[in-house]
Amino acid sequence: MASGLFITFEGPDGAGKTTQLRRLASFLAPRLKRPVITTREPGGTRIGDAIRAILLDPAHVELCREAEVLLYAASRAQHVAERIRPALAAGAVVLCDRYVDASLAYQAAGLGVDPAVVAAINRFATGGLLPHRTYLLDIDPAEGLRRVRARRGQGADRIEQKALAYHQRVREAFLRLAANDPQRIRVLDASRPEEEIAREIAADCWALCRRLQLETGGSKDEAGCGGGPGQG
Ligand SMILES: Nc1ncnc2c1ncn2[C@@H]1O[C@H](COP(=O)(O)OP(=O)(O)OP(=O)(O)O)[C@@H](O)[C@H]1O
Ligand SMILES: Cc1cn([C@H]2C[C@H](O)[C@@H](COP(=O)(O)O)O2)c(=O)[nH]c1=O
Repeated sequence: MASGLFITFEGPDGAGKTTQLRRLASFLAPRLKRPVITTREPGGTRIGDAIRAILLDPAHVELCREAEVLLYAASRAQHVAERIRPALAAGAVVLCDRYVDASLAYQAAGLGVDPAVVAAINRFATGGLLPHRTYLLDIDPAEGLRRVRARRGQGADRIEQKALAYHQRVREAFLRLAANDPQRIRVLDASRPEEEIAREIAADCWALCRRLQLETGGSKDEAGCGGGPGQG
């Protein structure tokens, strides 16, 4: 099926996902004979960006958790159909800021929605498309939120406003997901200097590209990693 490479970045708010995603894109783009696309969730499409505005608006205090799960999944469905699958089919490297793991951490563990329900809705939304590799930037949520506040210098969004205990549940859920899928999810201590983390991610990702022969323009089909992203 797809001949591209699908990589996601996850972690608590302010862990440094966007910073590391951009650094990896800058590392890969000049070295690979294929497009490197950066995108994010919720969002990544016109419809997804409209959904993002609904989800993150701090005024939307009445949003019920069922609607929240479905809105994140709706944004993802559009994103997968409109951008991610076509890019992978064309052989691109897709670097995505958050994906299904975020819904399992924030909506299932954070809000207490049945994880089996969140997983089923997301299988429907994505057609079971999973990343080849996920970089989990792990950080104490208090430190992550401090970074976000320092970066933004303005009010928090609807999710960032939630209690620290909620963000702690999210962090713990991410670590459990990584423990259950160590082949795909690589945990990085995000409290370290930006450059050190970037070097580790680049080395791991380059090894993956070489294994899949992406650096020579080819694309090797490997079980669960290469011929197409894993199908959950
Ligand atoms: N390793 C690091 N050490 C210290 N500060 C960092 C590090 N990485 C990123 N930052 C800074 O922390 C802030 C948040 O970084 P970034 O936007 O990359 O995080 P994020 O995880 O994408 O945030 P969000 O969850 O809001 O999307 C930025 O000001 C960034 O410069
Ligand atoms: C994809 C996804 C995201 N979230 C949360 C996580 C963040 O608080 C926001 C997105 O903002 P960011 O600055 O772009 O990280 O949404 C979520 O709760 N569930 C999800 O599936």
